[in-house]
Amino acid sequence: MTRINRAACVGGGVIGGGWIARFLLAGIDVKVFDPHPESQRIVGEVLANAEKAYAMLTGAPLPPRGKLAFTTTIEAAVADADWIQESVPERLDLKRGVLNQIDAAARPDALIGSSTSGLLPTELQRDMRHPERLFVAHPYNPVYLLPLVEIVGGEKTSAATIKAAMDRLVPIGMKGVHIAKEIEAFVGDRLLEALWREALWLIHDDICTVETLDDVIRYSFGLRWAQMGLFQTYRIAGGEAGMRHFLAQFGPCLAWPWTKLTDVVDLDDALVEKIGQQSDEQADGRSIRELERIRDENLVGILQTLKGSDGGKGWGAGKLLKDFEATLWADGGNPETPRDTSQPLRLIETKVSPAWVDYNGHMTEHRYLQVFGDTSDALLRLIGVDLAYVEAGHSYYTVETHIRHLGEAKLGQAIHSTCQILSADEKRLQLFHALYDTETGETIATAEQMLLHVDSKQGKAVTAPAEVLVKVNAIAAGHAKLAIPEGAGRHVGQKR
Ligand SMILES: NC(=O)C1=CN([C@@H]2O[C@H](COP(=O)(O)OP(=O)(O)OC[C@H]3O[C@@H](n4cnc5c(N)ncnc54)[C@H](O)[C@@H]3O)[C@@H](O)[C@H]2O)C=CC1
Ligand SMILES: C[N+](C)(C)CC(=O)CC(=O)[O-]
Repeated sequence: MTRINRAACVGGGVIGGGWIARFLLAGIDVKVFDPHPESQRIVGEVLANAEKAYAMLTGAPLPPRGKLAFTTTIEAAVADADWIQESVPERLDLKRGVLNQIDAAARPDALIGSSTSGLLPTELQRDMRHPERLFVAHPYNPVYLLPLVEIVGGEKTSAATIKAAMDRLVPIGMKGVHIAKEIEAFVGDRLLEALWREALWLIHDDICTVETLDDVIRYSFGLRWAQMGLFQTYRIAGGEAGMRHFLAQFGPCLAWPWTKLTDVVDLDDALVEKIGQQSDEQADGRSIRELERIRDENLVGILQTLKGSDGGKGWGAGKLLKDFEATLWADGGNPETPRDTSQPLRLIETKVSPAWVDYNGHMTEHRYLQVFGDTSDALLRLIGVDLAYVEAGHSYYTVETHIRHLGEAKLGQAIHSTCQILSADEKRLQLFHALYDTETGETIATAEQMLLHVDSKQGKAVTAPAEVLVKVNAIAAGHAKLAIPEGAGRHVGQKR
């Protein structure tokens, strides 16, 4: 996999800050130039949000966070970077000046991406000495959670640059889409701009308030879009005859007066004030940071749901997350790492995600099984039972689980799990997991599990191979010296 080694971010506002967090959390060192006097505070706050979100998003081992440094010149920020991301305000003259400065100071092989929402790359690269390495890398806010990047080349951008840019997004959990022809606002902002323009008319004409308009989106097609987009949603809306019937039925409406898209609303003071006031009322006193936190929690929940969709294979952005986690496990769940077997193995570190919380306000039952299952999976990787092993036709299956609930895990709480091997033979693994509140060290739950080594093609238990048993036995020998944990061997209804 082709990776970014060192990144530079020129501009550290809403979008630059999001890029910085995305790079750092993928383990990449980042140098930042932004003349704003409070840029360190602003970036710090975005990073704190991103770290909270990632802790809820995934239990996979993130690499050690990259190093963050602020510089006083563009030159110092970009000199040794191999990916430079420009995210300065949306003004062609400003962006051109900044990009020319980056171009003059960057390594010749560095890739230069612009976050522009709609300016043409041909315009941006006009005065560059090495225009072939400039491309648009248009992300979506918040960059650390939303994976899409529109990659757009200009007339002078080389095909090699486009390919290199697309490849380098994969290891940071992003999805590049190459837009075939450059066009103002690319694809995403073309669509958003059309909706935005129509929305402004609806407010201007007092058809609805900003809150009603947002409700129309978020209680209906907004929910559909996150998982199927537009065309696939409309295919289904055509009934059994699909898209062709949909086009036949709703095609004529396009010629009816259903939109005002060709006219641009005049954003005069009165309209700005009207929208501003309605937006303040809608926010109901919540700060931008608070709204960001709610947005991030919801996005994490949606991504996790999509990860489990399509029979567990993952769907859309959830499939991307699943694939990203597989690479994190492959990189970070290093089975060769020597482990201290004089105590239970500490295997999963995570935070209680919004999607895990039930009507009682704490982690719901099946999520305990998920965390304990993840703990068993982490142990399996340590003994060499990884995805390649499973694909080759063998695995361990869980045949019994007993969970005890001893405490509560609340939204956002940091938790971790440990695993002790109680017994092991050539087919069986008897495990005792414990889940802790990371801050207080209190035990929240325990689980005892029995796993059987299986030939998954034949569907029957078989002896595990010697290379797996060597690793199992090394851990089991250490754990045999530990006391049997309190709660091991319990069953429902047993007297204390
Ligand atoms: N805000 C959004 O939703 C999205 C914005 N974008 C694009 O990202 C870019 C940045 O937009 P935002 O982050 O929203 O703006 P912003 O106003 O939040 O941040 C811009 C930052 O650039 C800094 N800056 C100004 N002049 C500079 C210079 N000469 N060198 C380095 N830094 C400089 C400012 O101090 C500020 O921190 C724009 O091109 C925008 O179109 C792309 C996707 C979404
Ligand atoms: C409003 N905007 C044009 C800056 C929006 C974007 O570019 C993408 C987004 O995140 O919505």
